[in-house]
Amino acid sequence: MPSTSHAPLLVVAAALQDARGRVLMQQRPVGKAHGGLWEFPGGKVEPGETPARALARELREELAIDVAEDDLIPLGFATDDAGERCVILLLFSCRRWSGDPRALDACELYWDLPHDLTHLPMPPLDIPLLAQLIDRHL
Ligand SMILES: Nc1nc2c([nH]c(=O)n2[C@H]2C[C@H](O)[C@@H](COP(=O)(O)OP(=O)(O)OP(=O)(O)O)O2)c(=O)[nH]1
Repeated sequence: MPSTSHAPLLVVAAALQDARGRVLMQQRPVGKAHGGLWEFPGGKVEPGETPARALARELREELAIDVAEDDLIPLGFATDDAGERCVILLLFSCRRWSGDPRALDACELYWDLPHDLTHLPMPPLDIPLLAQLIDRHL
């Protein structure tokens, strides 16, 4: 049975959906972990933060948008316990924000309907989360 001395790494991400149902993906910078791959925007939960507060902070830092925590709706999660530290990625749906998303951290932003995003190369945990989004017809 796999075991680790570290607490799981908790990561949060958002499926931002516009009025046409398109979802925003961002491309990670080359040189970082999973560089060049397309992910749901988000990041690590810092000590003392709730998941929703962490995600609102990450969306402000990465995209320059403001999101109310009440507008972040839990959608699903995925885990990876193959490495030294288990990673848990929580996905939230978000249909309301203020500001126009800008790529402050990512190389590029891309909007499309969920089933048209499956061709993008993605980090391992974003793949099943996109599948959950598609299955739920969101
Ligand atoms: N989105 C996503 N993140 C993953 C996966 N697997 C995995 O270990 N992670 C980790 C990588 C990062 O440590 C973390 C994502 O947080 P982040 O976006 O803030 O990470 P980062 O590399 O930009 O780190 P930092 O510069 O802020 O320190 O989750 C995955 O499949 N998808």
